[in-house]
Amino acid sequence: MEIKYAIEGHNINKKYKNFELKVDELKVPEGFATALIGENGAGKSTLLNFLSGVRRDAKGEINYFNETTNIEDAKEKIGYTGTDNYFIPTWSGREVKEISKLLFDDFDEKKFDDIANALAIDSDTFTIKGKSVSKLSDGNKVKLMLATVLARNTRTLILDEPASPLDPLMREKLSDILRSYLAGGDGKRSVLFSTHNISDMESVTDYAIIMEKGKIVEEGFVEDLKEKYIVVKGDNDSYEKVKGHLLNAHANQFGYEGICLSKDLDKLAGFDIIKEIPTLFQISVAVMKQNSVLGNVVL
Ligand SMILES: Nc1ncnc2c1ncn2[C@@H]1O[C@H](COP(=O)(O)OP(=O)(O)OP(=O)(O)O)[C@@H](O)[C@H]1O
Repeated sequence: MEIKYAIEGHNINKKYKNFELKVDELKVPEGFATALIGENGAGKSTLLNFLSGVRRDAKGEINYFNETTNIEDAKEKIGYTGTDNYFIPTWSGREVKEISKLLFDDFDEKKFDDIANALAIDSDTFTIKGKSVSKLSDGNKVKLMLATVLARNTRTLILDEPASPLDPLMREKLSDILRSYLAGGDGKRSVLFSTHNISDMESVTDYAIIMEKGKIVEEGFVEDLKEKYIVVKGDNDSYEKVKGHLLNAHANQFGYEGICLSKDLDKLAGFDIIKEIPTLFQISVAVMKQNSVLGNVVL
């Protein structure tokens, strides 16, 4: 299968006093949902802000849809939601809709109403003297931002932690919505979202990019990553001998469990082990731990 890219970046660099974003090569496959994963402060929002044009002070080149390197030309085709509410706090949902109609030529009012209903956004906010955005719950604020971008005719959604404030049912709904968005695009629509809710969002993750300390440390289609890594379980008798080959291992009174690179499995030959396909969560945690800024705490 020939993969095209919705977004391709080269030598993206931004230095803050205590942090450097340094992404030599970024590829967001077209037609798929890509999850951007990494621990707090890894640089996910900083990267998404540059890709969406919210910030423009990074170095490097970003190519959108293999058509343009100018965010001004691409921004009509991109729907972005951030972690901060970007509406004026005193606006009601009704005003958000009216202003979106003015701002975006492709804003579809009926689609917005349908999405607002489907997401059960607080209906008080759409009445004539509606409840202001500042009084909405965090989950409803995210739903309102999602309804606004989904009501447009975009080619790529860039969503910064859309799942965080949502309840489990809404996360499932969000996954359904993103799948339906991709399915309606004839392979031309793409989604890039950051998330800490890896398990809840795994069903809608085709491609994963894992970042640590401002750099991409692992990436790939989830099905390929699930072949690259493998979960290994066994008895505690052999734990001390195998743990050096495992990336993230825990032992308790019932035995040990860890994850290793499939190519290293031959190093465990002769040990009585059970092998399992890892989840994206297990892979992500193992990769993040290799590169983590976290220290150890003894309690
Ligand atoms: N305007 C700024 N000035 C200085 N440092 C900044 C600025 N914006 C971000 N940073 C720093 O850049 C680093 C990356 O932050 P960023 O918000 O991109 O991380 P993140 O991966 O999105 O984290 P989280 O998962 O906690 O949201 C952090 O150390 C942050 O303090």
